Amino acid sequence: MIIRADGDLHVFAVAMRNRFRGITVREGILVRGPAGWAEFSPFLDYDDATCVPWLRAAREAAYDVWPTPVRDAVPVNCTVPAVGPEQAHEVVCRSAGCRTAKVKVAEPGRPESDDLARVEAVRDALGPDGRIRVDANGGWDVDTATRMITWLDKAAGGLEYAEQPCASVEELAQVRRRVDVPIAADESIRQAADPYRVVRHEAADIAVLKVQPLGGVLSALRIAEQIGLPVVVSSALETSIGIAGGVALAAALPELPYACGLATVSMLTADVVAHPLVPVDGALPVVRPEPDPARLAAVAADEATRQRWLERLDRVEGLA
Ligand SMILES: O=C(O)CCC(=O)C1=CC=C[C@@H](O)[C@@H]1C(=O)O
Ligand SMILES: [Mg+2]
Repeated sequence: MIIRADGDLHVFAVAMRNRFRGITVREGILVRGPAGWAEFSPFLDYDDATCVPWLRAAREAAYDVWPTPVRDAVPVNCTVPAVGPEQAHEVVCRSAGCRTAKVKVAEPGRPESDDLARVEAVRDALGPDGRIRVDANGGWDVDTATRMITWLDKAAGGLEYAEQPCASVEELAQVRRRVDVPIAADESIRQAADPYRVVRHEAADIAVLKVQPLGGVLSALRIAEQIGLPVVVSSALETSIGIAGGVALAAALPELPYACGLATVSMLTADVVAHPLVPVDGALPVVRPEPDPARLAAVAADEATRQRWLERLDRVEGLA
């Protein structure tokens, strides 16, 4: 199935408000299929084989039916990039009622004191009853993770969980045995050949699931059903078109005990729909917005970028 056959295809390029895990511009393809609009936006550093599940997710959005929602709103966290304490404070205060904050930590080249100050600022902004989770993106070794999680737990006045403190499943399992804070697995699921390895190794308390890297809403839902852990649905920093897939997954889960990491549209400097999927009172509505032609035109990539993405799509379609 060739994704561009049935509909319009747009290549977009949008600057991020803040650098986030080394990313300053988000690029990708938006395409309309018979079932609706789809987003294909694997990160630029991914090789073609890694992009295959991302393409499956886009094909699903374009051609298939998403599962029936069991709720009409999805509670979300605000996402605090590795910024200074003043800016971290501001992100939380402008988060439209989010009572949970996810704070990026372990940014390469930054001192540990930055992470502690950021988390303290987030607690100050949230007040005592908000929840704080941290995400290290696998940036620590076991000893550093053990120490930092203990310190951050103190600085936060209690952490909800620590996401992907170390890179490997074995390390996650060791850290999990050493600290009291629950451990969430993200890269250990979305970049793994076997997403259930974390469970066999007793390496995580929570599964973070993302629709594009896991091959679509239905395949992520299958993992959620089989993994036996509470699930947090998180974004891959998409426009509102891609975020709608995450919302569809979160809306279909029988249980949703944690706020989801889907409030990331505001991290982009522009979106493609008239009513972006941004939180109201800390939750996203369960809707599937369509692009607005003027907004699509405003974020159109230049010709060289467009060609690069069409070639990438061709190559990935050749593999899928
Ligand atoms: O979970 C969130 O609050 C927002 C999404 C988010 O943090 C991420 C999206 C995409 C890439 C990742 O580096 C990052 C993550 O690691 O969870
Ligand atoms: Mg993560």
